[in-house]
Amino acid sequence: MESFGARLHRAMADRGPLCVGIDPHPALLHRWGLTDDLDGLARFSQTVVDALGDRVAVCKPQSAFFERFGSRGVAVLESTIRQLRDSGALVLLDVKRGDIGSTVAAYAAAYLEPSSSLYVDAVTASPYLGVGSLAPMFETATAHGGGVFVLALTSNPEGPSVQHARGADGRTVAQTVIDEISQLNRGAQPLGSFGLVVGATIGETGHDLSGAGGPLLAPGLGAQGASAADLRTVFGRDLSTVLPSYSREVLNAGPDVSGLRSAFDRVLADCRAVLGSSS
Ligand SMILES: O=c1ccn([C@@H]2O[C@H](COP(=O)(O)O)[C@@H](O)[C@H]2O)c(=O)[nH]1
Repeated sequence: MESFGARLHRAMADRGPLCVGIDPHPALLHRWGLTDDLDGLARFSQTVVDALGDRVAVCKPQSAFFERFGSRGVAVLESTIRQLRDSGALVLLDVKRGDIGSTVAAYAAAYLEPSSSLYVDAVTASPYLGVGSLAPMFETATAHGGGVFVLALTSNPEGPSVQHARGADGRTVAQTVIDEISQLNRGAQPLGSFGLVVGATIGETGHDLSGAGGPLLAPGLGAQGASAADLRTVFGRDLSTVLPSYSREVLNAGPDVSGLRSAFDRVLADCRAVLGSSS
């Protein structure tokens, strides 16, 4: 079975190094002239699939915006995931799950087992119960060609108070996460299946990402203030595996399909200018 890392590497080469989020904020539904209800949620998601499903390498639905409508919102998420996969985009579900290992096994079954209605190519996970507690996700992902993106240096201003804290060996919490994920990716070619989330907003922090071996998901671009040029500052020499992620910056251009596609083309060009067209 082809690994997630290999599939992602190909998708980024074929479609460009870009992830676009589906974040149906109430304000965006309003801006698009939609109602803040299930109907608005379904129309919003369908429009993004129609506009970008056949061209974006990775699409990242934000689970929270579907969950807020309860089980029927989750049903819209299920249908959106299916349509995205059918249109050839890899689906990274942003759910940031994490718990004790036996519970993580249930999350793994929910998102990374092909028999699940919420089955996706990859999920985001929180390592703050220890990276080792995520082992059931790593195992299930490996068994089925899936991926896991673990939070390391998040884009929000509150992140550093936890992530920059140092342990007894002098490493920061984030560096410990980075090093443990690097171990999991060791030897994987052309790209490991275990990614790290590193915000484009964080500036130069001195963390060593050179051995990560997997994709580096970079949110925080656009609406949170970072620009593609900031990727150089944050990632330095490690740009070749960076997967920039935009949500509102692209979604603000809707509901016209042509507007969404133009915004997609623009941010992809910005990213290519920094990352190089071969990445
Ligand atoms: O460190 C992180 C991790 C995840 N996110 C998520 O990405 C999108 C960002 O949306 P924008 O509209 O592009 O700001 C959102 O779903 C966050 O939950 C992040 O921002 N930072």
